[in-house]
Amino acid sequence: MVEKKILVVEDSPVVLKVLHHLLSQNPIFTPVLCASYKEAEDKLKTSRDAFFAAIVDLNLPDAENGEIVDLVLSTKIPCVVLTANFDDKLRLSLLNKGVLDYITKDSRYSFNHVIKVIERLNRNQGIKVLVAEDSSTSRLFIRILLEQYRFNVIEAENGQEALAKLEEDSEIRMLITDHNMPLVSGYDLVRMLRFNSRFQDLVIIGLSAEGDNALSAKFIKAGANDFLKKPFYHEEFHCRVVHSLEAQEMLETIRDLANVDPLTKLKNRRYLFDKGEQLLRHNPSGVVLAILNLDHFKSVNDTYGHIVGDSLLEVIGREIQNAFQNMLVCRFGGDEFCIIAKLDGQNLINRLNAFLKFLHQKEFTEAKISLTCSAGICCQPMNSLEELIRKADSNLQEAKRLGRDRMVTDL
Ligand SMILES: Nc1nc2c(ncn2[C@@H]2O[C@H](COP(=O)(O)OP(=O)(O)OP(=O)(O)O)[C@@H](O)[C@H]2O)c(=O)[nH]1
Repeated sequence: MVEKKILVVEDSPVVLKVLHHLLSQNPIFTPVLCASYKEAEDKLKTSRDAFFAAIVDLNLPDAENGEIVDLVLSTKIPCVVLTANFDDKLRLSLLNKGVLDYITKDSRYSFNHVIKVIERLNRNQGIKVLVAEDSSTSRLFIRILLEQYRFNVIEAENGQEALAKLEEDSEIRMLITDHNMPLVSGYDLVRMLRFNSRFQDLVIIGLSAEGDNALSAKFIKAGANDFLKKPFYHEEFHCRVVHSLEAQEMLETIRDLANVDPLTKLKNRRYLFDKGEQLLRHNPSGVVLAILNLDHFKSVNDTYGHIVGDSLLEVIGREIQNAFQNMLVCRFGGDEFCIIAKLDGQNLINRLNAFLKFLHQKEFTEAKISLTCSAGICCQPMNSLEELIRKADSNLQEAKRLGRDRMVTDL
């Protein structure tokens, strides 16, 4: 974990204490506290590593007129102002200088707001944003705004180049696109992207020149998350970028929660049906599936109780995931797990054999519980996921009938 130093310049000991406390809650941040301009100047001169961001007060005992902002910005450190003064003119002049945000100390939520801005900066570092815009001046302007917020920026000069960059780089999370571009317009680009399921999670913000009133609705109907009319004010730009990104992140968190089993943290049955069908649709002949069921698990619960039973399921889930890396491993339900992969059947059989042997030899949890497992495998080409599961399940029943701690396959 790379530690990130946050410079905090504030003459009130109480505010310093609160910010120190809030920043320290995130282990990645190391607050460096200064009570005056002079102290901050010394820290900036002598510090060996760069500061990740700065939180500053405007009125310091030795610099009462916001001089600290110029000092911090001259070192290219992202700067957030936390102040008791609310002055709209001052706020505008600070934002124009390049301050990220201007937050007034009017409630205890102000402090949480500052921390949120710093945490957002930290998350932005890993986020790739593609800017599609034919005017090099506008492209540079948007790049500067995004880089202030520490986004990782990539550029495209027209819609076609943007499409090619998105196709080749699956890490691009956001597209900011102008409409009037040669080859492929911004609107057509959005339509093409939203027709492709690969780009469903891409956050898209459309841009257009003033006077084109119908375009905002067209962009949004085509699937853009938001829209901005040029010229825009950079505070609005940042708010819209961050809001769209956070809405998408929340959607993804909810979707992840819906696809994950809370006990083992493995993917769940719902995810298996979703992804398994997709896997089969591409090429049904190479897909193999195994169902694993723990033997006599009821007696574990009866003997040691459900809490121990739960931790055993967690441990076994981890072991299965380790043993079958690069395959889709799910908790199918209860004490049953499922593995699906595009793989040579014999390869899966060999790995399952090794896993059953490993289980047989080990003891698990503090209670040193011995456990075995039975498995049914289907390696034959099937037309649907349901058929694959039915065949594997019937082989699993056969493995149980033959005495457990074994596998039955159709190879
Ligand atoms: N602790 C715990 N137990 C669970 C959970 N889900 C299912 N079980 C238990 O797993 C046991 C499964 O038992 P059975 O299906 O009867 O089979 P078994 O005892 O494993 O025996 P065989 O499968 O026939 O070898 C039941 O006692 C369930 O209560 C869970 O999330 N936590």
